[in-house]
Amino acid sequence: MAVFTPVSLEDLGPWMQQFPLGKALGIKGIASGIENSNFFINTEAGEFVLTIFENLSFEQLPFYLKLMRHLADHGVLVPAPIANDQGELVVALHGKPAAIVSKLEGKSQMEPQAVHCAAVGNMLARMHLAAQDFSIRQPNLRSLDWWHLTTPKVLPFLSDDLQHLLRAEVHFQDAFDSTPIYRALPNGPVHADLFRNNVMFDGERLTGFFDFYFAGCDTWIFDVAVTVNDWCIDVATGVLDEERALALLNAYHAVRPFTKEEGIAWQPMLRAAALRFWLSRLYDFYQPRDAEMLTPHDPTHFERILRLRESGRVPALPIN
Ligand SMILES: Nc1ncnc2c1ncn2[C@@H]1O[C@H](COP(=O)(O)OP(=O)(O)O)[C@@H](O)[C@H]1O
Ligand SMILES: N[C@@H](CCOP(=O)(O)O)C(=O)O
Repeated sequence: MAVFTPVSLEDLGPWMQQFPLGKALGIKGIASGIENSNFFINTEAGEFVLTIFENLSFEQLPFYLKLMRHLADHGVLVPAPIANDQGELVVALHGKPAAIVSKLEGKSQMEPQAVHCAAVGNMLARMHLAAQDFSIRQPNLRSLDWWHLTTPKVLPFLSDDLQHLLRAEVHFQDAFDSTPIYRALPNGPVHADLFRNNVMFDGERLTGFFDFYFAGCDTWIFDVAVTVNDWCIDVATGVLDEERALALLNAYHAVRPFTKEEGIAWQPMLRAAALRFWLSRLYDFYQPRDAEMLTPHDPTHFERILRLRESGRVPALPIN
């Protein structure tokens, strides 16, 4: 991720005294990612990740951090948030909300094989089930309402053809959202951004999901669609790779069987998942924020995926 709010070791020293991690020994900004300011911090208790939240408020953050804690307590592999001496998980740093979480082992698998996709499908289903009884409810903040708010902000920058594609897809999703099929979809807290760069692997062993800061309550099948649209494609073209898609879907289904309604919603949700990231990438592209380090994401990648999911054949869900 980019560093929007710089933090020095001198800033960190006094602030860290409230955490049970000993002295801060080093801090290093992390250049990947686009939403928050992230740092690896080295302390007397080991290595951790410090995040300064650039868009989320003190009121919104307990949902994400307590969700991570809840998932960790239920055996889902995620970073553990560290509480300060007052038991708080979110504490101000440079006037913004900040949190420290444990550092996961391993690295992201950017060229996944079927075995990695199966591990992700299995853990994703376990995550959905484990989050069912999480008591805080917060909607997915990048869902239909956000699409409606954001579309007019990017339309002026787009060609006629792209304007048409965007308007038509939002219209399609509006219509689908009001169907009985949509209303019957199982839902709960979802990750909503489970891309390859938000999962760690040590070889073929999945060591954790992270970056829960787009999580919210939404349909489980939307979460599966977001995941498949990133893990199970040929990255250059966006075409779905059937072997990897089936590995992920079968592993998910073995833990939490898909419903008949999800089978019907599958293609519309693959489209919704493509629209969601096309729109956010367009917004970030045309309305960039200041950052010390910033790696912009390419909107055309998701424009291509959206067109493919609208017109192409997609592997059916394994429904019993
Ligand atoms: N808990 C963690 N353990 C290990 N590495 C992490 C952890 N959290 C973040 N990172 C590293 O920081 C990078 C950026 O984090 P990310 O949460 O994706 O940023 P952003 O919120 O801006 O999208 C990740 O790609 C990963 O390398
Ligand atoms: N995954 C999204 C952007 C969010 O960035 P992340 O680093 O938090 O995953 C995209 O690829 O557009």
